[in-house]
Amino acid sequence: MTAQILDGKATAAAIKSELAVRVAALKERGIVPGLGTVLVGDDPGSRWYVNGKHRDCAEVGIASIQRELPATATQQEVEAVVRELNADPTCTGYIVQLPLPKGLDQNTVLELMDPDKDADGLHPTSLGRLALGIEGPLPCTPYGIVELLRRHKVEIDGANVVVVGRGVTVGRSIGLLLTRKTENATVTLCHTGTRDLSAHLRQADIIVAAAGVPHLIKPEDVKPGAAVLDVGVSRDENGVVGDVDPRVAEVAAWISPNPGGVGPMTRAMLLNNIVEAAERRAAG
Ligand SMILES: Nc1nc2c(c(=O)[nH]1)N[C@@H](CN(C=O)c1ccc(C(=O)N[C@@H](CCC(=O)O)C(=O)O)cc1)CN2
Repeated sequence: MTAQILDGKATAAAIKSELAVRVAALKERGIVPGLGTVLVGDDPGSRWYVNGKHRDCAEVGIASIQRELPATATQQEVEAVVRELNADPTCTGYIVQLPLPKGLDQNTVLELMDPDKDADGLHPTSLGRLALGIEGPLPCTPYGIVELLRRHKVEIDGANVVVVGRGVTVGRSIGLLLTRKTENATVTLCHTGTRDLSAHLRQADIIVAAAGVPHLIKPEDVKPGAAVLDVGVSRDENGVVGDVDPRVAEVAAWISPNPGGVGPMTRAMLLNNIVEAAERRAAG
């Protein structure tokens, strides 16, 4: 078997075209949605991601508000930018690019954000809303994964999903999304403390690999016919190396490439959160 590709680049492009129509409709009513970003420090990966988010905004007609601080910025300086964006009426929603440089308290910064302007779905209020089933912004990577599966008609209802990695942007929240009645999956969260990772993986209909360990998932870990989503990003001299060994494509029915899979979907769902926030506000 050779796996079919879960093409995140093409799917994100389709979502962006749909969003451009919604943005145009908002503009006809005098509403211009705006995305803010806060980038602290000089990590090249984070800069690339933030620049990509603003390129996407330009593509669909969302206004960009960029704030940058040096790696030496103090907690107070970062918090001052957050307060400024909370108060900025042109900013529909914003993100603080993670991770923040060492020495800064990430959770305090996230908590200071106005939850109604949380474009990432990572504010404690947004995660609480998701847990309680209240409408609100969804975390972009998990949301992107669900949308990628849905648009490729991969069955989520009743599926055994094994997630590897307990980071804040994916592993911590994806179970909340996939176990909603609308998705109806059974989710196991594995991490570095999991005793027999392979045993869990071999039961999975869907694997979400978000550990950041190059080629962690081997063909022998994967049930024939499973869908495998590669979220991990490590780098070597040739560029991005994912969590999934390329030979997994010989066993799985579906595989997301990396790059070109979940990453572009994360960016598309961020834009989606901004458009939804603008539409919610316009509806009063
Ligand atoms: N505030 C946030 N910080 C971080 C998030 C997040 O969702 N919110 N997730 C990641 C980084 N990230 C978005 O910010 C992100 C990662 C990857 C991509 C992407 O398009 N990747 C490309 C490959 C690019 C490369 O060469 O590295 C791809 O997969 O095709 C977009 C966004 C951590 N921080």
